[in-house]
Amino acid sequence: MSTDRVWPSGVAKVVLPETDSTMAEAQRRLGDLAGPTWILALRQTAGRGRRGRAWQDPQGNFAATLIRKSDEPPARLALRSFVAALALHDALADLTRLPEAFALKWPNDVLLNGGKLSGILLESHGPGILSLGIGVNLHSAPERDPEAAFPPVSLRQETGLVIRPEQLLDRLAPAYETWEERLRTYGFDPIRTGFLRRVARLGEPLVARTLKDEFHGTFDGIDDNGALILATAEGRRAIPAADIFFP
Ligand SMILES: O=C(O)CCCC[C@@H]1SC[C@@H]2NC(=O)N[C@@H]21
Repeated sequence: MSTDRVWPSGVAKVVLPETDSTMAEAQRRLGDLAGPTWILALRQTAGRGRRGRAWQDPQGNFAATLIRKSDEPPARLALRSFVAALALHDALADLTRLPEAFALKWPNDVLLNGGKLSGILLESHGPGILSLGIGVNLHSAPERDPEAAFPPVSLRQETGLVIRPEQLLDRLAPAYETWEERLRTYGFDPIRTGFLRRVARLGEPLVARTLKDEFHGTFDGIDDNGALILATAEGRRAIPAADIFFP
């Protein structure tokens, strides 16, 4: 059984006790949605991560997908990755009152005390249709994937704080609309500025691993499309997609 509610912003929410993946759920419900909708699942049995990895989702953790339709081109839609990361950072900082404990890691992870607290996955389910999936280890961290750049951590284990998934969604959804409105009104500049204020290791050495290559350099910001700028021995290089490691 699902509960459907609509916030004053007009954004709807659906809460499910269990589903395979909120990304799959969003895709299945696409034809029925009247407008932007958050789908929150209290348990996922087949969560999806970036690059085809599985996302483990122990009970008590946050798993939700925001689905929106828009007439913007794909590169512009993809900037919502940063909108979502900023909104999540702000919602967590606000709920915990521990803003200094959180940092962003390019492109969109939230770190807590240096460990990976959350992951964000973007999928397009047709032209102009964007699903933004957000997973947060509120209650417990999954086992460490040996290939992962950062150890997973949970909010409860790191801070002792217990935050329920619905509580987080009720902060996250309005925070998302605030950053979305900034992007629509002023373009990417305030998003980039907000991101760089919260990001870890700006100006410090990084390793960026793409599917084919590994680049070493200094983290020098992000460009207009959100690509990572790395200052390398060969010059500045824009990297659109990579896994980031801190040496
Ligand atoms: O690999 C990552 O860092 C991204 C993980 C994204 C996980 C979330 S949980 C909610 C939504 N549903 C999924 O199946 N995946 C995303």
